[in-house]
Amino acid sequence: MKFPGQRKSKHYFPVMNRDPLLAQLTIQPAPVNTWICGIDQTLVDIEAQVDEQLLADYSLPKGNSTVIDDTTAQRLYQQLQQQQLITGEFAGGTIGNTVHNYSVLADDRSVLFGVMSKQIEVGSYAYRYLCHTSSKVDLDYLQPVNGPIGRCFTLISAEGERTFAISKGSMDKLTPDHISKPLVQGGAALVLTAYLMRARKEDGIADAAMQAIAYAKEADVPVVLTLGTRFLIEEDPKFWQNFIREHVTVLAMNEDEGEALTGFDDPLQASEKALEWCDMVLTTAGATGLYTAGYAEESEKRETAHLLLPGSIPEFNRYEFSRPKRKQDCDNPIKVFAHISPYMGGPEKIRNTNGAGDGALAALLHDLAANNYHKSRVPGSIKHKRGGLCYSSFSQICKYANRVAYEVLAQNSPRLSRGLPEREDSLEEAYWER
Ligand SMILES: Nc1ncnc2c1ncn2[C@@H]1O[C@H](COP(=O)(O)OP(=O)(O)OP(=O)(O)O)[C@@H](O)[C@H]1O
Ligand SMILES: O=c1[nH]cnc2c1ncn2[C@@H]1O[C@H](CO)[C@@H](O)[C@H]1O
Repeated sequence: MKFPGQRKSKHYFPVMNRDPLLAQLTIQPAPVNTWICGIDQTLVDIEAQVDEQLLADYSLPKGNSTVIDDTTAQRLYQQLQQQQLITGEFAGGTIGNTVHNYSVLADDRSVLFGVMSKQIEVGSYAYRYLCHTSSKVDLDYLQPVNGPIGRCFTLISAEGERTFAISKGSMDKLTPDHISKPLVQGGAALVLTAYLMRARKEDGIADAAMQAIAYAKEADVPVVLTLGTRFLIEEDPKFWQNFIREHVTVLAMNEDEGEALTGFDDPLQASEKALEWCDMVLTTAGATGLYTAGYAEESEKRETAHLLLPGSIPEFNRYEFSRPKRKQDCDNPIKVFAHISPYMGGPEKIRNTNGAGDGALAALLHDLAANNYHKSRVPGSIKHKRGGLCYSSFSQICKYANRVAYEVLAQNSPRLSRGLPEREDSLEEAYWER
C-alpha cells in the first residue's frame, strides 16, 4: 500500500521506519493485506468524435448513457468506422476504471466482480479489456460467459461532452453466486454504480450487486455508490434516496446527478442534502472543482488554516481539517464541507472529461483503504482511538481527488497509465502544503 497523495515525509506511514537492529527485539506483525472490491458491467469504450446530427440520428440524448440494441450498435459501429471517427478503444466501465485507478494509485490489490468471455481471441474486445487493466486488479473472480463483453460507444461532441451508447453483450449476466463473501467482507470497501440497477431482472447483475451489499453490510464494510448519469437518477429520485439511505456509506456524484437526486443545483446544497441519507459525499463539479462533505465529531473538529469560503453555507469549509467519520460513530456529529478548485486550473487542453470523476473517486477510496491498512499496522495510533472513515482530512482528500482527476484529464483516458509522480517536479509541489 502506497501512501495516498503527496506529503511531507513526517506524514508518511511510520510502519516502514523500523530500525533494522532494534527490529530484532520486537515481534513483527504479520503483513496486512488490504483490498477493495468492485462490481461492474464489463465494457470496452469505443471513443469517437461526433457531431450533433449523429446523436440525433441515433436518438441519443446528449450526456446520457443509453442502452442500444444489437442492430443499432452494428449500424453505429459501421458508420463510425466508415467515416473514420474512432479515436481510441480502451477498457472502460465506471467501476472497472475506478478499481483500476485505485490499484495504480495504491499499488495494491482490488477485486473486480463482473463477467468475461469464456473464449478470448487475440485482439478481441475481451482481450483488450484484460490487457488494459492493471495487473493489481484481481480478475480471477470474473464469471465466464458465452457471449461477448459490452461495448460503450463514447461519443465526444465538439465541446467535449460525452454521450454513451451501450451495446450490452453479456455484461449483465453476472449472478449472485459469483460474489465471494469472504472477499467482500474482508475488503476495505465495496464500490458500485447506479448503472447496475438498470439491468433486466433476469440478467442477474442487479441481484449480484444486492447480494454483495448484503455481505458488506453484515461485516460493516463501507458501501460506496457512484451515480453514473443524471438521466438515470431523474427517472426516480425517491428510489435512489431510499437506496442510499438503506445501503450507502459514501456517495460519489457530479453536480448534475446531485441536482437530479436532491433538487439542488448548487453542489454544496446537494452535498448537504445527501448527508441526510449517507455518511460522506464526493461531489465533482467540472471546471468548478470538487467538494467533499461528511460528518466529524464535535470534540475532534479541526479548524482550517485556509481562507474561509463564501457559498450557500457561509464559511462552509471552517472545519475542513477534520477527518471524516460515520455519523453513527459520532456522539455529537457536525457536518463538515471542503472544496477545491481544479488543480493548476485544469490541463491546458481538455479533449474530453471522460472518467475524471472515476479518478477522483479512486483517490477517495485509496485514502479510505489506507486508513484500514494503517489501523491494522498501527492499531495504537491516536488516529484510530475513536474510529474514522478515512486516513486524511476532508481538505487533503479534496486535494488528492482533484490531483488525480487532473491526471486523468491530462492523460486523455479514463484509466491512469501510471501513478502520480513521487515528487511533483513543478513549483506546484507547494500545492500539498497549502
Ligand atoms: N473543464 C475542467 N477544467 C478543469 N478541471 C476539470 C474540468 N472538468 C473536470 N475537471 C476536474 O475533474 C473533476 C471531475 O470532473 P467532472 O465533474 O466532469 O466529473 P464527472 O462528470 O463525474 O466525469 P465522468 O462521469 O466522466 O467520470 C473535477 O472535480 C475537476 O477537478
Ligand atoms: O451503463 C454503464 N455501465 C457501466 N459503466 C458505464 C455505463 N455507461 C457508461 N459507462 C462508463 O462510464 C465511464 C466514465 O465514467 C466510461 O468509461 C464508460 O465505460
